[in-house]
Amino acid sequence: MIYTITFNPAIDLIYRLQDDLYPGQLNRSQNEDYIMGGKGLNASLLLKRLGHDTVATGFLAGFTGDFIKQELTRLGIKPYFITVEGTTRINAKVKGQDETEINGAGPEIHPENVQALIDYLQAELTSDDVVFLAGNKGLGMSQADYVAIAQLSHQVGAKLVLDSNADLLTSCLEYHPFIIKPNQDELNEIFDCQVSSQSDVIHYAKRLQDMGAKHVLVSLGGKGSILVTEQGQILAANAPKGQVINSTGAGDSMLAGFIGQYLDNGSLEDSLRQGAASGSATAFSTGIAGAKAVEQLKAQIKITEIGE
Ligand SMILES: Nc1ncnc2c1ncn2[C@@H]1O[C@H](COP(=O)(O)OP(=O)(O)OP(=O)(O)O)[C@@H](O)[C@H]1O
Ligand SMILES: O=P(O)(O)OC[C@@]1(O)O[C@H](CO)[C@@H](O)[C@@H]1O
Repeated sequence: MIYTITFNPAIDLIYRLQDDLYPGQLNRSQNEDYIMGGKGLNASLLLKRLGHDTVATGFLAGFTGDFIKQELTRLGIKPYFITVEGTTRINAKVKGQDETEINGAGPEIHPENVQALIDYLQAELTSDDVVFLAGNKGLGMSQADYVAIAQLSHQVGAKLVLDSNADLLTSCLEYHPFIIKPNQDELNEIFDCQVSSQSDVIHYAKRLQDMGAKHVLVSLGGKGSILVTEQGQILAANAPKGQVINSTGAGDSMLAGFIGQYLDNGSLEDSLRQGAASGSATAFSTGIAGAKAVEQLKAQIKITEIGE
């Protein structure tokens, strides 16, 4: 089973402005969408659409948490959420000339809430499982709480799929995640550098492997992605051209599409192709992409092996 963990889920409230965002003024949106969000939940949805069941876990609270539970039921995704006090956050994604995001803090997570989640995972996880750990920790959670999940996954021999911010990501590397997916900004932050070329990406991806990661997939937005495999192979995928409608969740879709294909046939090249198609398909969709859009884009993904 694939367990996706979202400590701080959200309703993504997409505002579409006619023109641009003017701070300090009344801005009116032309229309808006309310979409279940949070990195693990986005992954669960993409995987469901590609035919993989997941258990979505984490913390939910209040009326917004109820909306997410209803959405999960409607979408056929199995939820196991710990209910906490307060209100699950609403993240504003404002589409003007650029995309401006305001992500909420979310409800306070107490040590007993974390313990309840760890107890559940301890009882459920086996070495056949995948743990998809993505996004920020919840308010009040410590870095150690986050790392404890990575450690538990490692101890039981489950595959850890990791996509989190620089500090959390680097603290989990000693538990040998199966795959991590930093983007260019995260590489810059982790290594205090300015990645500007393909060889920089490869160099820093290898350093992340030295620190414990197995496969490293670096996503480069509209410039595609580069996979450095555990075996030392370097594969690049292009990003097809298309109309970007909403890039929120493109990275989650990429990683989910990758792992879905890997579980299907174990081919890293096919996994990169499906990951790249899933990321772009979501960027070209209103919410998380559907299976048809992913399938159609696969034909446009070219995988190139890069020699050293
Ligand atoms: N503008 C785009 N055009 C085509 N493909 C895109 C575009 N943006 C993203 N993608 C695809 O999605 C993948 C992941 O996108 P990106 O690098 O933006 O992830 P991210 O920074 O983790 O994003 P997010 O946090 O919004 O999910 C890219 O590697 C690419 O394959
Ligand atoms: O605040 P976090 O947990 O870092 O990110 C949350 C979030 O921006 O990530 C997803 C896209 O990747 C959105 O659905 C969601 O709003």
